[in-house]
Amino acid sequence: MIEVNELTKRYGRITAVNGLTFTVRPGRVTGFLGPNGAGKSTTLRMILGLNAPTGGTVTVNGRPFRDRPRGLRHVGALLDAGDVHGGRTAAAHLWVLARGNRIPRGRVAEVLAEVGLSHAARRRIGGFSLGMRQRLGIAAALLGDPPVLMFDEPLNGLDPEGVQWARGLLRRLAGEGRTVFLSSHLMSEMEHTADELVVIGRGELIAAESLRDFAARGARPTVTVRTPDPAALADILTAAGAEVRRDGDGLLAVTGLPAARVGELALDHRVPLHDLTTRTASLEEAFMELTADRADFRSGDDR
Ligand SMILES: Nc1ncnc2c1ncn2[C@@H]1O[C@H](COP(=O)(O)OP(=O)(O)OP(=O)(O)O)[C@@H](O)[C@H]1O
Repeated sequence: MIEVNELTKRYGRITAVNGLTFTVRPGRVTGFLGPNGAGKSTTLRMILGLNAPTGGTVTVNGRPFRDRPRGLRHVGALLDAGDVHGGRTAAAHLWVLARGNRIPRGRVAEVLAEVGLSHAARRRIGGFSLGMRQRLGIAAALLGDPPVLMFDEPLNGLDPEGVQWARGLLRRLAGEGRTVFLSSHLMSEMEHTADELVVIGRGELIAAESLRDFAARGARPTVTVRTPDPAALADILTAAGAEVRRDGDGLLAVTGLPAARVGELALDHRVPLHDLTTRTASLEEAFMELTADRADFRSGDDR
């Protein structure tokens, strides 16, 4: 279990993480989601004891991670796939890590096979593609067979087959009862991967709940209706308690009433309908809506 309590990190005048509190539980894949610059990497680094918090605490299975000798047996992490010695071979890179953490040398071949890199074991990392580096980083995280795994943007640079593979792996690791925590700035990456979500924006917690609850909260269905008399229908629906937005060309976007009720009201008032559709916002839209005022970088923003 990862327990983050009132965690804060300031860099001079910049507050990267502001009073974050959440828990990551074992047996599930937890997605750590937020727009660029939200503070995800900074939080992951504090969990690993690589950055000192300005305030608050974080423990992994009850203890600060820094206090653990042979750390790779407790937490496996992939933070930056580029942060490797390019002149080393994949196998040599893993041997060095294994030796430093008293992990049997035999694990190196096992984890290379696990990530599909056996054929590249004796190749220099400098010649690896981004996807291969990601796989190597995942292999390093798995080396100590740890109960807690953390990955910063692990799907970055993987091709569609690689993404499928990584998803399957993450799910399997959680299925084995491990704590699996991975960051992303894309909801679409989490949609088919995570069970739980921790969503942050500008260093602050926006949501910590199951993916299902998050989806239900953000996605109010919208009924789209087309009519030759939009003004009349808008008045009727507003009077019935709906929120109505006129989208031009006879189109109304209606929230707060189900499609059946919209159709019945139109019939009662003899307003013809040419189209009636229900649309549920995608998870991506729910995420965008929730983080809209807490994204650091937005198109058209001239700050
Ligand atoms: N060493 C540092 N010195 C100064 N500011 C920093 C430092 N590290 C991070 N920051 C700032 O802290 C904020 C959070 O950055 P962080 O990298 O944690 O965000 P992120 O959510 O991981 O973003 P991304 O999705 O773009 O990787 C940003 O405003 C960033 O500029």
